[in-house]
Amino acid sequence: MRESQFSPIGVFDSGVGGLTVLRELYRQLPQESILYFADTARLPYGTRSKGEIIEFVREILTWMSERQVKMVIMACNTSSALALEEVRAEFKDLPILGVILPGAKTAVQKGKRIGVISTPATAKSNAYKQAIQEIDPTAQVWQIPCPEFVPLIEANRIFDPYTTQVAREYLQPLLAENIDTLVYGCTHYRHLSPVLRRLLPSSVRLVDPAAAVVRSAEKELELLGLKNPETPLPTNFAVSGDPNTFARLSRQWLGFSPTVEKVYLPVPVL
Ligand SMILES: N[C@@H](CCC(=O)O)C(=O)O
Repeated sequence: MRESQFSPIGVFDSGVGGLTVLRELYRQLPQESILYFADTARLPYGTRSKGEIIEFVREILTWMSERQVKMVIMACNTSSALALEEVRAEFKDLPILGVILPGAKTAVQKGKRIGVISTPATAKSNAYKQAIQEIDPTAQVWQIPCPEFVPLIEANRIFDPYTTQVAREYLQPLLAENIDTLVYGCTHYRHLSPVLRRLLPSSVRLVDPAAAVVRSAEKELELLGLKNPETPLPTNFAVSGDPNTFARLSRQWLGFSPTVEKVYLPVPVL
C-alpha cells in the first residue's frame, strides 16, 4: 500500500514540544490520523550542530516514509530552521512543512517590534529574522536563545520558581526593547505560557506558529486532494527514548495517557 488520503500525517519533535502542534491538529483537523514521533533519546536538539540535526531529521523522515505518511509537519523550530531545505530536496515526493514561515507570517500581522524566544541553534540560524524581514523589511526583530527552557519543560518543572526566574532573565532584554509581539520560536515554549504571560505586559501579543502551520497543512492537503474523508485512527505515539517517561509527561497536555511505542533509529531504507 502507498500513502493515500487515509494515511496519517507525520508530526515530529525532539520531545513534548510538538504536542502543541498536535493539539492544534486535533482542534483544526480532527478527521486526520496522526503519527507522532519524539526523538527523546537525543533531546535537546537546540544545542546541536546543523549537521547533526540534518542527520536526525533524515532518519526520522525515512522511518516516517516507511510508515507511509502522506505529509510531515516538523513540529520543531530547530529542525525547521536547520534542516527543512536540505530534506525537502532529498524527500521530493513527501510534502514537508516547517513552522518558521507560518510563525513569521503571523508575527508580521501582529506587530513591528518582534521578539523571538528560541533554542540557541534557531537563534543562531537567524531563520526568524530573515523570514520576518523578507515579508516586512520595516519590522524589527530580536532573537533570544533560551537554553534552559527545554530541559526544564522536559523535567516537568514549569511551575518551579526557578523557571520563572530564568524566564524573567531571558525576557529582560526584550522588555527593554519594548517589544509589541513575542513569538514562541520553540514548540516547547507554549507549555510555559502561564509563566510567560505573567511576566509580560498585557499589550504584548503572543504568537504560536502551531495554529498557522496547521492552517497551511490543511490548505496543502486540499490542494493535493489528500484530506481524510473517513473517521481517523487513534494517534500513534513513538519515541526513541523511554516510552513511560513520555507517556507520563504528555498526559497533562493531552488529557489522556497515550500508548507509546519505542523505535530504534536509524532505520535503513527498504
Ligand atoms: N521543540 C524544539 C526543539 C527543542 C530542543 O530539543 O532543543 C523546537 O521547536 O525548536
